[in-house]
Amino acid sequence: MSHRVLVEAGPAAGVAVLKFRNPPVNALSLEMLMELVISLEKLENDKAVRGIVITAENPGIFLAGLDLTEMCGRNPAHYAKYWEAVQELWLRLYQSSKVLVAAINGACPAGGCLASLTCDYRVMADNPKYTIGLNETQLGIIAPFWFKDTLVNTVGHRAAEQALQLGTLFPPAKALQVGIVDQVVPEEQLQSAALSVMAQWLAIPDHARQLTKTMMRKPTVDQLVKQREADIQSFVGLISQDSIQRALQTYLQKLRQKKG
Ligand SMILES: CCCCC/C=C\C/C=C\CCC/C=C/C(=O)SCCNC(=O)CCNC(=O)[C@H](O)C(C)(C)COP(=O)(O)OP(=O)(O)OC[C@H]1O[C@@H](n2cnc3c(N)ncnc32)[C@H](O)[C@@H]1OP(=O)(O)O
Repeated sequence: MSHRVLVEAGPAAGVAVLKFRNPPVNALSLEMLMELVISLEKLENDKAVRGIVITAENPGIFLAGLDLTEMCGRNPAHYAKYWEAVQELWLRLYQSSKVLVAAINGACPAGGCLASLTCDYRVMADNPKYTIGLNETQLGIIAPFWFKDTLVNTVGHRAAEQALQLGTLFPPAKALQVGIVDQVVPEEQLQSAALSVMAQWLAIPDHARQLTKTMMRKPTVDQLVKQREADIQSFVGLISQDSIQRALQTYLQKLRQKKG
């Protein structure tokens, strides 16, 4: 029984809705990653499900990205386990045979942005408080190559390089302009817009669409699959550095002080 991930039958036949519900900010903790992988595996094996709308249960925060507390003050074995789970979620999402539509109803930084970029289509609510992007450099860390590749595959090399170096978090209109999302709609129309896009994608025969998706994505997937262990070791090495730990602690403190 999953607590942090809710899966509901959608209003349309063959469509499921997967909702994030990990308060306060839907951060991707190790438990959340594991629950997501299990939920996605069940959906992947369910022949009645052809498409999945991915959204947050409560509007405001789609996903706050990776859980910073999993990457601060822990030991190398924990970092390795955590990173393997991050890889596993990306592999499941990016290779899913289902149509994935992200209905982005809140803040969508870093790992949250990555999760949405694995979807086949992104619809974002037109709320200036919501931003999306791979902001890792702003935290003093680096987006790994497969985060970068997923962005490049979506927006192209130049736009990706600029967005990655600056760690830009784009508000909806800018996100649409750069191509990081495909559609921006009034907030109250987000779910219906996502379902309407889903219907268009489901009008294509599954086998033809699935083979095309695999053809487009396999080279990117293969890059990680062939060096998963080396990627884990890179992550553990980088995240264990004192300078990186200090940068993450400072960032967490800034988040906490923002309230006071
Ligand atoms: C050349 C070699 C290369 C090798 C490369 C290998 C490896 C690379 C190394 C590392 C790669 C890591 C990749 C990392 C990806 C990530 O996803 S990092 C996380 C990025 N996320 C963010 O920057 C978002 C931070 N959060 C916010 O901006 C805001 O919290 C918000 C989501 C907009 C929500 O704002 P608000 O509603 O105002 O809520 P608060 O800010 O008050 O937050 C409430 C509490 O939640 C805590 N929190 C927020 N975000 C996180 C998080 N991501 N993880 C953990 N905790 C988080 C926040 O501190 C508050 O806590 P307290 O209640 O104060 O205790």
